[in-house]
Amino acid sequence: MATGQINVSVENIFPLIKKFLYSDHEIFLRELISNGTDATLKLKHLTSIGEAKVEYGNPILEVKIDKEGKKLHIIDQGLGMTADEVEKYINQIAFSGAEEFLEKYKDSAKDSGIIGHFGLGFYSAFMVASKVEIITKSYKDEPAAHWICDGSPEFTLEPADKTSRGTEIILHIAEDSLEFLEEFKIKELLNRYNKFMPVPIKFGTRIEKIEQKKGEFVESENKDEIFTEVEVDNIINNPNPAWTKQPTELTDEDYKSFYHELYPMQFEEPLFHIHLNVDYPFNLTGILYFPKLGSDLQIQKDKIQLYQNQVYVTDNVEGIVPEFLTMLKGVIDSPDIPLNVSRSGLQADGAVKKISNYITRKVADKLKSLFTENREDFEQKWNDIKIVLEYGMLSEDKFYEKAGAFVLYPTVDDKYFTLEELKENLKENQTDKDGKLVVLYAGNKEAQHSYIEIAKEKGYEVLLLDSPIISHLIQKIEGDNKELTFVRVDSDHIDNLIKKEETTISKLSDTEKESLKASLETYIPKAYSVQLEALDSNAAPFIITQPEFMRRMKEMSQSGGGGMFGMGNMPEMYNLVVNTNSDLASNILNTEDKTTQEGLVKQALDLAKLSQNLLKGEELTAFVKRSFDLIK
Ligand SMILES: Nc1ncnc2c1ncn2[C@@H]1O[C@H](COP(=O)(O)OP(=O)(O)OP(=O)(O)O)[C@@H](O)[C@H]1O
Repeated sequence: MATGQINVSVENIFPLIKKFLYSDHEIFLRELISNGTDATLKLKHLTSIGEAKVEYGNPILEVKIDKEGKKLHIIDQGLGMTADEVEKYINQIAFSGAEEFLEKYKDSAKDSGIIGHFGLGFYSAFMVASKVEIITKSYKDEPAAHWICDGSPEFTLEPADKTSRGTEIILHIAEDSLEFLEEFKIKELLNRYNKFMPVPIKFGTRIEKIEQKKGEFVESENKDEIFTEVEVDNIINNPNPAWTKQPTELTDEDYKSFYHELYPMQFEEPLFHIHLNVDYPFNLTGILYFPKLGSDLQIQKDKIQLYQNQVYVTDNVEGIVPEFLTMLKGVIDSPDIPLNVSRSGLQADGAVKKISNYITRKVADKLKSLFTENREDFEQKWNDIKIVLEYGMLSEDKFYEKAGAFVLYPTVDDKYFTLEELKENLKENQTDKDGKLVVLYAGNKEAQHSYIEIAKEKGYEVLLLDSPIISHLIQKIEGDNKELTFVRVDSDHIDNLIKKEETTISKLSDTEKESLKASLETYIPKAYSVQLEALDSNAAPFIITQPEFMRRMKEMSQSGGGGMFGMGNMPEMYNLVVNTNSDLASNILNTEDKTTQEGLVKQALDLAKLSQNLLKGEELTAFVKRSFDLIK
């Protein structure tokens, strides 16, 4: 029997590392299963190139709980180790790796910047075990070895009688980690980290009903006689998940069922998928799904999952996937993403930047092909995907450049235009006297109904732009399309929204106008600025409008990242447009009796407020009472 000192310079490094990585204790299982998987795949490679002259067979990995003995076994059928290799790989490499890890993260281990914690390897076993044994038999014709270490730098190494190839790791679970002897706990971990690992993982057995006389005619109607129960290995993973296959091998149904495999609690179908597959200048595979999003951006539970060679790493893909795409779902698998660097390090990393750009490009290409292949279907999905696309246009210039080809602008009547089509269609009717193309839009079909109707009567198209970030986006579009301006339908009187040459002649003289304005301002609250306009005599006498510029700045400031500083808290600003050519305006002007005059102004103001959804509470009650009195 050999005994020895593990070559570590930090005396009793075990309790230290245990403390540092406290919250991540559970990764030990992922690390040990990864080692077993690596050992199995290495053997596969060696046999395939003729280096190892043994039968590869159908190796599996097994995780076994021995509750009474307080032990957890991780058994693989991989290439195994000779005694010399245990000395080298476990005593020297594994421990020096762990020591290096500790040195590196001593000060920053708790910095949330570290993702994954890969690299701790075999050593992580000591986070949950007070003693660890390795019983291993190499594929080479050498005796098996048995290594034991109780957490101090001393170990023993002796021959063992194991005859089957592979490695068994036995963890004597420490008193403070007994939860790892619970079946549900291990199940949960296997399901989180190992669900798609490339070697089948057995955890216990399960009962399967199989047809007893397959292919034969069975007379009996009794199911028990036809089916027989057999105990089979309970394999917890799918070693060949969809993203490792070629897109040509997969049908739409395969993609959908993989979505549900990935998110078992998700019952909605994804809208469409994007298969990622690149091996130069970096290696990356994956499938992204567009879920139904609508316009409410609730915190999402099912996030994009990041894997490295089918080992789950994290569902925090910030910095790797462009921010606007973090609302998608799916998987990304890449061995080229450095995992033990901080978030800021990730963002500065050239390879990661390339990955992020690649993903943006692939998503844009897919959207373009969906749009050209089946526009009708794309239009139907628009409402569910627009928020991602609009956010992408705002946050990624590369995406913005491509977006012109597929981003849509819907009208209140469910027509969909691209920006170019919009310009073409509106040009004739909606260009104002200064040559600007005025794009009218509504933010809410119900609330702005009367304004929309007035615009439609003029033959104008009204877009329905209702995303929370729309004011930022139209600001950007206007910046890049100087001949274009977006105006919300309720931001001014229709004749002012798109100013044409002809002006209506005012019925009132300038003195009359002044006198009317003075009377109005006596009764109208200061919150409204009175604006006299000589409009068509049939147009509404009073209209409340909300100037586009101020409203947009305020909205942008409220939704963050733009607008004018401090405007988010400004009170709403409204104009009261009074049509001086209306009969009501003349009536107000000519009414001598002040009480009657006040009554007319208040009633008209309330009606105008009503169509802007501004009449509420006490004012609404008073208005209803007053109106009943009028028709008594
Ligand atoms: N189950 C196993 N079968 C065969 N060899 C193993 C097994 N587990 C560990 N080893 C050997 O021990 C070495 C050290 O393992 P350790 O997990 O510490 O580091 P690693 O796997 O090389 O890298 P990482 O730190 O990324 O896990 C491995 O490189 C491998 O050669």
